[in-house]
Amino acid sequence: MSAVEGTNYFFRKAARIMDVGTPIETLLATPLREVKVQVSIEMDSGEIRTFLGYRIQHDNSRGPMKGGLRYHPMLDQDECSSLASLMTWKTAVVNVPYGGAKGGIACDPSQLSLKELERLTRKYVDQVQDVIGPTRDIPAPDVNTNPQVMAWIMDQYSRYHGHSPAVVTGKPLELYGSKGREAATGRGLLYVCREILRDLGLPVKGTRFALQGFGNVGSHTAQLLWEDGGIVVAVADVLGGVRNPQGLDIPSLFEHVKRTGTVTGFAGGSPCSNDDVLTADCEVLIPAALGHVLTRENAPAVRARLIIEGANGPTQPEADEIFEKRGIFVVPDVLASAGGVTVSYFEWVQNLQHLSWEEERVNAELEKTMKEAYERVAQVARSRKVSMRTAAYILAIGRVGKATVLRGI
Ligand SMILES: NC(=O)C1=CN([C@@H]2O[C@H](COP(=O)(O)OP(=O)(O)OC[C@H]3O[C@@H](n4cnc5c(N)ncnc54)[C@H](OP(=O)(O)O)[C@@H]3O)[C@@H](O)[C@H]2O)C=CC1
Ligand SMILES: O=C(O)CCC(=O)C(=O)O
Repeated sequence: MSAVEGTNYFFRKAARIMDVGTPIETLLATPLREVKVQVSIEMDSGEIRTFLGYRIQHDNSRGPMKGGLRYHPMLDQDECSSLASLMTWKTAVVNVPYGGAKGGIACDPSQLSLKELERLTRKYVDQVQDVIGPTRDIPAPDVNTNPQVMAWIMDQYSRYHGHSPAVVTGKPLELYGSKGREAATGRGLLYVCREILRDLGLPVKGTRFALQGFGNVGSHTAQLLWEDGGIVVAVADVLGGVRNPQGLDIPSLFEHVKRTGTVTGFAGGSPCSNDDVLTADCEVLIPAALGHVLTRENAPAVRARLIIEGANGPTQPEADEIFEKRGIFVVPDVLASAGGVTVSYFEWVQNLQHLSWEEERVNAELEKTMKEAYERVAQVARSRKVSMRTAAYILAIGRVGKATVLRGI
């Protein structure tokens, strides 16, 4: 099953419960625009290399399209299309006034110098600047992109269109970024985690967590859970993992990662593989790396009671069915990982108004948004007797579908 078929499987399951009908179902599943561009640059060596760039714009019925940019060797049109549609449903679940998009460049940034990365980013913007914009489509960070990349995007876009901080979010604080954006996805996940654990009768304090991914989402989530008294028993990055059934000391792990660039080799735990983390003995599993990692093959071995999806699309449909049968709760990506786009929305609002919010305000508004979204999804799940994932899609399809029909087709 392709990535987009996987996302559409979840979408269609909900759409059929809602009985939206084939014409609207097809309309909502079909991306508005798929852009694939040549991104050719001169390498430091003088060699010319050509990369492929993508921007898939899925839906704009509720507002400008929104979603991150990923730099990864395995990125392709199918993956971007799946991620773009997830953004449509995610922005609708948290009710921020956006549609969905996603994009990036198929490249391995670890093999590029900083100057090459800058040239690549600027060239990508040259190629897509006429389809993005503060009222059209607003990129943001995703895997292997960061505030520096967002700063280059802002600068390059502004060369064409005049000073435009609101064209991109996740920027550095010195360049109109929002306080709280860096940690926002992890913080949003924490707020949702507190809600569901309360409903399951478990406090965060003393609960055992395993996380796959220790980048923006995974590392902030681990830190915040640790601050809440959670016991992080295993983490992994692309090179491998580390586990400690007594709990990893997260501040020391951060020191280690700062020194070595990886969680592997951390003396406060024993080594494990990055897949071992998915089946670690814990109450809560948080995939926070790439998609499609929970499969028909490993789902029966998952030991967690609860899976909170920090990554986009970590659970394949067959694994999702297995978790449902096994009574393992899954808090879906479109809810659990929505903290990032929520604070991106706050950043965009601040940029449009030329002002800056204090971090306390950002975090308080984020908490309110995440709690409301959780409550709405939980209500639909209870009343329709469906999983949290199907409930989230029902909520989102209702909002996107109504906006589409009201605007006129
Ligand atoms: N950034 C954001 O605001 C949001 C991100 N997401 C999603 O969260 C996920 C992570 O994104 P983000 O944290 O931004 O990305 P980062 O690039 O900051 O971090 C990705 C992390 O995943 C690790 N990783 C990559 N491949 C594997 C693997 N095979 N096994 C274990 N770990 C692996 C990386 O390891 P290494 O560092 O060693 O390469 C790194 O620790 C993605 O699915 C993304 O779409 C969702 C919502 C918002
Ligand atoms: O912050 C944003 O606009 C998008 C974040 C993102 O790409 C995601 O939620 O997957």
